[in-house]
Amino acid sequence: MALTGRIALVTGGAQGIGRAISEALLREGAKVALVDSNPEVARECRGRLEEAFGVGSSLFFECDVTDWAKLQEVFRKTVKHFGHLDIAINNAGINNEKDWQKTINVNLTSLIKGTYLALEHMSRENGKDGGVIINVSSMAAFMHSPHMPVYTATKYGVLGFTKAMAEASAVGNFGVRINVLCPAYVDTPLLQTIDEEDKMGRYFKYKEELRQSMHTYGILDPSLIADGMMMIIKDGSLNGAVMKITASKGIHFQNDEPMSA
Ligand SMILES: NC(=O)C1=CN([C@@H]2O[C@H](COP(=O)(O)OP(=O)(O)OC[C@H]3O[C@@H](n4cnc5c(N)ncnc54)[C@H](O)[C@@H]3O)[C@@H](O)[C@H]2O)C=CC1
Ligand SMILES: CC/C=C\C[C@H](O)/C=C/C=C\C=C\C=C\C(=O)[C@@H](O)C/C=C\CCC(=O)O
Repeated sequence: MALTGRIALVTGGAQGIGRAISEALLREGAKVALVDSNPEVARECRGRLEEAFGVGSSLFFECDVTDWAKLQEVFRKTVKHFGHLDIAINNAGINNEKDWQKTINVNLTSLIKGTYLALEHMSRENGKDGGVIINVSSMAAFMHSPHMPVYTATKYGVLGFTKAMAEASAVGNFGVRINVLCPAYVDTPLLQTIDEEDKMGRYFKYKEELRQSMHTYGILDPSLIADGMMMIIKDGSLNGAVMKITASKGIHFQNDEPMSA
């Protein structure tokens, strides 16, 4: 998929991985709707992006993805403003083992809703022209840890949901490629939550073990994750792909064992 004139929507787009992919998309000539619940982060990001890519290249929506009505409005306004939607990246995510139900609501429930909204605006089922969806899971879905059990559960859920939706899209001829991205540790403010007892809850006592795990496996730059997302966006053959990004192996894919009776 060439990106000039393509329209992308990125949740959690104002910081970290979401900002890295938003900048990469803008550099390639796409237009981006950035959805984020943090107005301060979004304001700083907006200033930088408009300075670099011009006013009008991006839209900013202050929206908590758990607010269903607002999320619906954001998708609707994006399509109304730009005319269509080609790329949806469900990236927003948190680590909060204390308010673990919020973690489920942001990382999994709202990602499911974001996937369905993207299909509403892209699927041939609805007379649209197709597109690509990238859902962000984590290597936590392959290397579970005692430090973040609910976060880990949400990322397992994202993995399974996305693989199943990719099959549904193929069977239903949606014309929408649906893929999942599983980064290892990435150098973003999310990692700072290991030092926050109000986020780690009862697992705060394990923080040194978690820090050691980050040291063992390495911490990636967000730009590498954006590179992986770009590969998925540009490779029209990818549907149901599980992209892993680690310090040890870089960008690579999970090869599922063929299912046998
Ligand atoms: N940083 C890491 O080590 C890894 C992160 N991930 C995943 O990547 C995704 C992005 O994470 P990072 O960029 O690292 O985090 P981050 O905390 O740096 O950025 C997340 C962005 O999402 C926004 N956000 C959070 N909750 C939101 C909500 N309810 N509604 C709208 N926006 C919301 C935040 O305001 C922030 O701008 C998450 O799904 C995370 O689980 C996956 C693997 C590794
Ligand atoms: C506070 C939040 C912190 C991190 C969020 C992040 O989503 C969690 C990551 C959890 C685990 C990361 C594991 C990294 C593993 C590697 O880098 C691999 O090199 C390990 C080797 C093989 C894994 C097996 C496989 O590739 O299937």
